[in-house]
Amino acid sequence: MIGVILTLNAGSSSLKFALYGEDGDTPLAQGMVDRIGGNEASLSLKDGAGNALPVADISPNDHTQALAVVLDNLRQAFPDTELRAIGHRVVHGGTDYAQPVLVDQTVLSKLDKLSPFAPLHQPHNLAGIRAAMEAFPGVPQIACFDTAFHRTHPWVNDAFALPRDLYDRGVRRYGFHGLSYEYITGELQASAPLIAASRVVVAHLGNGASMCAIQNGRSVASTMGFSALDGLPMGTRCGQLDPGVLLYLLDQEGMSSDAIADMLYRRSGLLGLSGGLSNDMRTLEQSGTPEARQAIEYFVFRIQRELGAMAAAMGGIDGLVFCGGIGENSRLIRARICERTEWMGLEIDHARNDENARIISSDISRVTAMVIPTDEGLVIVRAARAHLAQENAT
Ligand SMILES: Nc1ncnc2c1ncn2[C@@H]1O[C@H](COP(=O)(O)OP(=O)(O)O)[C@@H](O)[C@H]1O
Ligand SMILES: CC(=O)OP(=O)(O)O
Ligand SMILES: [Mg+2]
Repeated sequence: MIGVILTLNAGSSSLKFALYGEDGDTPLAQGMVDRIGGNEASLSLKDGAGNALPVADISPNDHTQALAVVLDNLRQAFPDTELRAIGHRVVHGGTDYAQPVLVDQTVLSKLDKLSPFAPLHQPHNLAGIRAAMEAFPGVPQIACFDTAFHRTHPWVNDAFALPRDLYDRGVRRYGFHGLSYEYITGELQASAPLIAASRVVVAHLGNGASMCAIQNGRSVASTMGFSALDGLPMGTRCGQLDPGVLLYLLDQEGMSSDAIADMLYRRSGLLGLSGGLSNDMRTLEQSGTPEARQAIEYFVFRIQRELGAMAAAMGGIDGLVFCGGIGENSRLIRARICERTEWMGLEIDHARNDENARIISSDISRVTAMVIPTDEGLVIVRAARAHLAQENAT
């Protein structure tokens, strides 16, 4: 029997997973169940080299069923394995959790209380944990938090200019995508220690997108704040928005808070700006309609603006790292952003950018621009392995 660790990242309609051995950075398998609850639910499963593995037909109605489907298919593909731990991505750790934690009922009830702070992420994360606890009662479940990396940021980046009691009630700028930032920080420390010790902005540009100012390995500021809506425009989320717009929609247009939440989380961002064409950057790049071009233009402009703000929060910038599906793959978006960052001392090398090189700035560029594929699953599995090692030691 080979000991294995499963990592889960439960989104609102998807369940991403990876299966790791007891050591090594490459998963044995990874994949995702998509469109959970819909008619077109699908499961993709790949081995460590990225080759598709055969999967059985599925139609999960919820996350518990989706997990059962994943486990069935993994058992088929890897019959001689024994599950040692399950690591979970949990979006919100509130003010309590700055480190991964072994989940028990007390932890779960604390995390439940944070669901209103991240209504479209947290309940699904916790449903994933509950489903896993039910399926594997004795197996340790380790929660790893997107907010944890940002607990170091200073008070001025933690507070809103609202009456102080709201801060005490948890209305703060938490910041998200922390597992991705932690991975990138570790990669920089290993491969580019001088840059890691300086002032770096990491742009996590995926379907959800944010940027983080990281000084000497610590989060100083981030574009996401109280919720995963703030900051950059995303696939379907609005990004930074004047709160007056919300008051107008509530009071003048008579929209319910549910309808507003649906619009801000699911119908805005690139999808909304492109006139409903797509939330997918590939589609927008290929389309060329005026609305698609404007959506791209808006995305790049807001990144350019926020990049200035992130650099200002650190008194300057020495490195810029791109990651996430767009950051890792879109030459066009990286080139456009870098071209508008020349004033900060960044000179792009277009040939390097075109070949998706790790360093895409020129040799004389003062700011080093890099592309580093992120790996949130690896951060989670490392936390689970650390827990198992500690358990073995005691
Ligand atoms: N070659 C590419 N060119 C442009 N955009 C790309 C490319 N590959 C992936 N993307 C974009 O990356 C985004 C998805 O990012 P990803 O990090 O996978 O999302 P998630 O937040 O769901 O994990 C989509 O907008 C997709 O179009
Ligand atoms: C916190 C967040 O926005 O996560 P995702 O990008 O996975 O939706
Ligand atoms: Mg993501």
